[in-house]
Amino acid sequence: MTGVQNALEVVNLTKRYGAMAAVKDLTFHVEPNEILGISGPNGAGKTTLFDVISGLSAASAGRVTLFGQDITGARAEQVCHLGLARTFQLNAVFDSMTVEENLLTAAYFGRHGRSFPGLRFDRQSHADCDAALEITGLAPHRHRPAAQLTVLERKLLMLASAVATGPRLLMLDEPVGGLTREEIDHCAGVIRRIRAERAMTIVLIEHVMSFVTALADRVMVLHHGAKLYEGSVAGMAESAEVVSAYLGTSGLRDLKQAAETGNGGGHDDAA
Ligand SMILES: Nc1ncnc2c1ncn2[C@@H]1O[C@H](COP(=O)(O)OP(=O)(O)OP(=O)(O)O)[C@@H](O)[C@H]1O
Repeated sequence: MTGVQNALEVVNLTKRYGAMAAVKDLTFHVEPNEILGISGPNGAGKTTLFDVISGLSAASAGRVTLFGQDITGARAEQVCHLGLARTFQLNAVFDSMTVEENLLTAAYFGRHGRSFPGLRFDRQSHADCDAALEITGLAPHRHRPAAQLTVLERKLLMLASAVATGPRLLMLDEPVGGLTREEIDHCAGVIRRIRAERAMTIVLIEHVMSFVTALADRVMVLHHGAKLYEGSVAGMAESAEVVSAYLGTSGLRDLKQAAETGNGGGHDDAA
């Protein structure tokens, strides 16, 4: 025992859908202020893992601990109030609301257990909204309806909405899928800033190797719901299992290029 409390501890976690185990007896941890990248082939169980940790679906077995507190079986809003926010692969913003209204809503419900907001959002929600606008660079867009945002701006709004809930642990599900090289670099800069200024711990699922290389301190590769690899990003290239089950020739080339230049291509075999 080192005495240092982990930000996240996942112990022997299993999630079954009928006879199929989407996550199988998985154990890993994330240290405070660390960025853990999670990769793996389509259907490996990455999003299912996020769903179980964040309380969207119940674990079949195992335990999840957030900064020392057992959150196994807690509902999604309870998990959020305890300091864990997540984003989704697909668009998850309120299109009919402005950027600011999206963030005020996230800030309010991210901290309060009530079913209804008061007639006005409270001061804390406004402060959290303003801070999220500032750190993601969305301030110039605060009064635009979300429906009018570009793909990049929507991704940033999802990120800002998660940040506005005041988390200690941020879980990002394919935050740069579908973005251009320049947009990916921009997002990497925003996430780096969030980690530095908020002392945030981050877990991110991503196939784009340049992004993982640029951000992750460590990476875990899942395959058929189990851990195939855990270690440095560069070490993935040395793992025959990872190359065979996930990277393939093109992914290996992208990873090596990303490691050499710090700006390699994406290995995007996601659907
Ligand atoms: N609600 C569900 N009911 C039944 N099976 C499910 C459900 N959600 C996911 N699965 C199955 O669990 C497995 C893992 O899916 P999951 O979406 O977690 O993979 P993933 O690694 O996130 O894939 P991708 O990279 O394509 O997003 C797949 O076989 C999927 O079909």
